[in-house]
Amino acid sequence: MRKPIIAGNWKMNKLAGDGARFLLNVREQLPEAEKVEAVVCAPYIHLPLLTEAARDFPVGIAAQNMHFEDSGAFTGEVSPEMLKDILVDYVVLGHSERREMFGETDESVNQKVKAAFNHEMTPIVCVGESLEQRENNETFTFVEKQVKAGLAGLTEEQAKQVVIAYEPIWAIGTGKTATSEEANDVCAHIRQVLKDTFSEDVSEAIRIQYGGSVKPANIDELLSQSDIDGALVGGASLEEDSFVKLVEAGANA
Ligand SMILES: O=C(CO)COP(=O)(O)O
Repeated sequence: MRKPIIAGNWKMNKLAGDGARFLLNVREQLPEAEKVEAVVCAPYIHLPLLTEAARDFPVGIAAQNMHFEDSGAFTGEVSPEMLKDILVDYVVLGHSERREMFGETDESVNQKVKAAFNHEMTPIVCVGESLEQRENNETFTFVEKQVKAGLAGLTEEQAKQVVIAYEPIWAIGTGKTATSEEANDVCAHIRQVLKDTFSEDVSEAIRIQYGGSVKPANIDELLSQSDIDGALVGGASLEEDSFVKLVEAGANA
């Protein structure tokens, strides 16, 4: 049984103090950590306040990106060592917005995934096809390529700990959710790819989230699918009530 993981991706929203208040307000309402893993993915400058606010409460804190080197002449970048130093446990890698707007590639995602493991952080690796690719029936092959390249060179033990977020680009922020069957089909395909690439143990252990217009009204149905183990939620994770409902849905899945 894979523990559901519900992550709120705040993207470039909220001021740091508002983020910390959000956590202080929701933390007592969140279900026990045995039932669900709750994560908030926040802008870099919020992270020290958030890891402090989340201390002793069942919510993990994620960065939305990082560099793969520990230090050096990379102006404007933040390193895995810096994140670990302020107690960040997760890092979102290869979000489609970073791939589209900031030049992230499968190769850089792979370097960052390895760097995350070097610093004992859990990578949440995002994959997903564009509308054009879906219409051309390229979804499976495209997502397969992203998964294989993103996880290349990992040991089985590392691969088991990766979280994959399947986020069809056409469903992000559009209000258009993939139907739960469509989402599950791709997640099942990803699991098959993991089985072929690593082993059955890896494919059974790894958690696959769905992302793209998830909200309290549709999360139960998505989580009821065989291969969807959680959600990566943008817009609907910004409100406290809605975030708590999403995490509760994970606990009840
Ligand atoms: O990109 C997403 C999460 O990473 C999804 O965003 P929305 O939930 O706003 O569609």
